[in-house]
Amino acid sequence: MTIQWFPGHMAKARREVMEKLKFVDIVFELVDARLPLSSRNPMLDNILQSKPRLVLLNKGDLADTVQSQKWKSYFERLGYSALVINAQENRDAKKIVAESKRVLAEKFEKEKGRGMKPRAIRAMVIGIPNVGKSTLLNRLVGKKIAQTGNKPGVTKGQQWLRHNAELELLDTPGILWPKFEDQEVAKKLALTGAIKDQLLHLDDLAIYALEVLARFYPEQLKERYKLNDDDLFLPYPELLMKISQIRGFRDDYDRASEMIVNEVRSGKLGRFTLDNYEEIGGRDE
Ligand SMILES: Nc1nc2c(ncn2[C@@H]2O[C@H](COP(=O)(O)OP(=O)(O)OP(=O)(O)O)[C@@H](O)[C@H]2O)c(=O)[nH]1
Repeated sequence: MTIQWFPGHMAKARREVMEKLKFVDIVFELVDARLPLSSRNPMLDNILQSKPRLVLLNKGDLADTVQSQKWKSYFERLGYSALVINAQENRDAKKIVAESKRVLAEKFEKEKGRGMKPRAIRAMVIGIPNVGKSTLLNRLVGKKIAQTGNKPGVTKGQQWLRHNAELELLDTPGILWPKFEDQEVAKKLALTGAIKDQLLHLDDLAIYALEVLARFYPEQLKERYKLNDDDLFLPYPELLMKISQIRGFRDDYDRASEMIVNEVRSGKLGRFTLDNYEEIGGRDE
């Protein structure tokens, strides 16, 4: 789904998330593990305030594993719980439930102390477009998909999906906008497929991909396009021309660019992380 974010839409999205927050114990903030900072919503801290949060670095299967661990620790240092996941995997759904229980243990203990009946944890999924919110919801709810009906005190029409006796989820995830006004961030979002292609030229994106890969993942780049060491020192437009020739596209650079971008997105160039922890990780700590 592609959303054009105008100020009115942003205000509406923000309002909708704030409305729903009242009904949940915990928020699952989904970020893309390949861009753990760039795929966050810039106003989320302000929106969520002190609501318990589990940061889920999704698409962990496509990201650089060493970088993912560093980013996980980064979020933990900020005071959140964090897990690197693949929303398509059942075992990760189990980890999410276990971690949510741990985060909320004290709250639930207190409720018990006040004589309240045991109940399921209530959660909602939040993230920017295409980060994997629906995939995670489907995975968590699985085949036993069941709408548990309205709860007392919940806005009319609010539906809950049941994972098991331990976890219930709001049926619609919160969709928030990314920080696309920053050009560098916009390129990263486009390269991972989070924002529309038309906003950026494919050749600019392909050159950006080559730049990042040559710098941080040179072996993966060499292997995929059968390049030699010297090729990596070529100016990037020339490297694009070279790859175009190697792939038999001659001087059809548009076609070569499209191929590179598609292959990067689908993981054919191997795992990579575009928000390099060493470069930008400490910025807001
Ligand atoms: N490799 C990989 N792909 C994933 C993962 N999670 C989701 N995807 C894919 O990412 C794409 C987007 O997933 P969705 O679940 O539709 O994302 P969404 O956040 O609900 O998207 P919007 O409806 O646009 O807000 C789909 O093609 C999914 O198959 C993951 O952990 N690993």
